Amino acid sequence: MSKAKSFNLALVQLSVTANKEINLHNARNKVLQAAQNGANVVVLPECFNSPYGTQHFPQFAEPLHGQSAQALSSIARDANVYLIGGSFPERADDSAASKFYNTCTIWDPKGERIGVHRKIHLFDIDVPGKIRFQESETLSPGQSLTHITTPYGKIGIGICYDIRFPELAMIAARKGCIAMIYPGAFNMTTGPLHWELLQRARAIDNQIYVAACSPARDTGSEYVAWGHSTVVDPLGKVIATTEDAEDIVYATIEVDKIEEARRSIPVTSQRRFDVYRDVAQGVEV
Ligand SMILES: NC(=O)CCC(=O)C(=O)O
Repeated sequence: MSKAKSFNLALVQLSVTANKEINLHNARNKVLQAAQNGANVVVLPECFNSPYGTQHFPQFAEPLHGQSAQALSSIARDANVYLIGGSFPERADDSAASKFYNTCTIWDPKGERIGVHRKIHLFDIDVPGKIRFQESETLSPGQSLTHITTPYGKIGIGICYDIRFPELAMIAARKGCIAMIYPGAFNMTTGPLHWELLQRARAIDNQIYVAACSPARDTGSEYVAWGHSTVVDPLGKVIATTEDAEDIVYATIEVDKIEEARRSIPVTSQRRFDVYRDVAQGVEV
């Protein structure tokens, strides 16, 4: 934590179409624009290169070294930023029996890949009369936590539904991460109910920054994203957000604010691990 320094974060709330080439081109332009406006770390949304739907995942899936990964590498290099590359459907191998994952790749300003996060918790929900979605129809879950190291400090990564599981953020904070960043795509049912609330909860619980980056809303698509990409500070205050249209959300991440929050409301040091166990030790409670 002591090595961390302030930086400018940008969330690209991208319009995602059914055309991969257009999505990659648009992502490139928007990341370059964010960099020109001073961003050091730029985030793309969940499924930034493909429509969000189980039937689309196998068709759009690519290996970790495929077209979209190569595009992200060159975008990060050309923009000279750390790029949290949203997610894309990943094909694990060339076999007919290949598994597919919902995968976030993270790139440094030289275009080197510095992290891979496969969505751990698949979005399988059924809210009667509202929304049924079963990512597990075509995807497999990731098996590991992801914490990337940058000159600004360590950052934890989750993808969308992962935010509902507080353990990820708590473990990240306990391991010294200054922020949790979630490429995500909530919907018109759970978005208004929980999108901001979950981000604020994760931030307050752990006294870290939390950001979530959505695709722009497209009311003509089968899955309509909520939008509202947002950054929350360690006291749980929304410091930057937007509505549902394509946009870039900017925020300065002031690492001192973490220590300030922890000094004022010292829950971090008041934890009673003598009464309950430390989830950061990976102990089953
Ligand atoms: N793409 C997702 O994981 C959606 C998660 C979501 O909408 C939720 O309510 O959770």
